[in-house]
Amino acid sequence: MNSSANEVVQLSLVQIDEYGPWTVTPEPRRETDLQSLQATLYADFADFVGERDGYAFYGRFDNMFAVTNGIDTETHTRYQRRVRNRSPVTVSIGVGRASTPAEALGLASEQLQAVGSAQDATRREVLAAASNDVGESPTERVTVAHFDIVDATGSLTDRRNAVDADLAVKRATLELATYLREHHDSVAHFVGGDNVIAVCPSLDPAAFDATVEHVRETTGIDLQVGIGRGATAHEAGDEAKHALEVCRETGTRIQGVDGLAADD
Ligand SMILES: Nc1nc2c(ncn2[C@@H]2O[C@H](COP(=O)(O)OP(=O)(O)OP(=O)(O)O)[C@@H](O)[C@H]2O)c(=O)[nH]1
Repeated sequence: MNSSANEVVQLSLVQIDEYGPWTVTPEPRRETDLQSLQATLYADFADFVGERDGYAFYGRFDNMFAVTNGIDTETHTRYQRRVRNRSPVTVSIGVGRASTPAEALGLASEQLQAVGSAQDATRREVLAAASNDVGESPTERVTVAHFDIVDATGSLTDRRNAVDADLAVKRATLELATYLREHHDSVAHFVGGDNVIAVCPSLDPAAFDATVEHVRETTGIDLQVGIGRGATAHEAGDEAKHALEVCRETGTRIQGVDGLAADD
């Protein structure tokens, strides 16, 4: 890993207040009603964060997270107000700033854990932020690696039982996310179809090579990845999507890192 201590990435963890008890009060609620509420909450979160150039991930739905570089405290408060006004639940938010994404999300988690349990009836609409030592005037910097299974349509969707196609994508996602978390302090999340988005520190090309190789060795699944960098997740992610298009057009497996390496 070659992340710079003077670069900072910001992640926000959104947790529904006292959601467990709510799902069974006054008696267990219909599952599809809960699914609908969770999907609506996530859609609204993705919109809110996306309009401000962040990237949102659905996490476990009761815990969602986002890359929020450039989004200030006041704006987080506005999001909490919006949830309260539009839905039957409220949310607490932890915000973490650090030189790596996993560290930032860890800090955000600690902020919420410090003010009471997710199931605590007295914890409501907390907003707590913390920053690790990232030096003076750190640069807002996000690296997005957009991974995609090579020819998922031909090898899985059009060929295999949907149960097995699903399991294959989940297996590849788990190997990828675990490897990136353990080796590169990154946070990776499934975003749909055969796509996984990883938020990483500044990594060199060899790191992505080894990552793709690891997933191939452990699961037999071939990945391609486009990488982008920017001051916001959208800026980095957009670059990553264009780089991934080059992979699809030319057959390269890793795209965008040459430019990244030159920038470092
Ligand atoms: N969230 C998200 N999903 C995508 C994106 N691109 C594709 N998908 C999903 O991935 C599925 C497969 O599309 P592709 O990845 O283009 O298809 P493929 O068969 O793997 O083909 P190649 O990528 O060219 O190897 C689509 O049906 C979408 O569900 C993206 O940028 N974001």
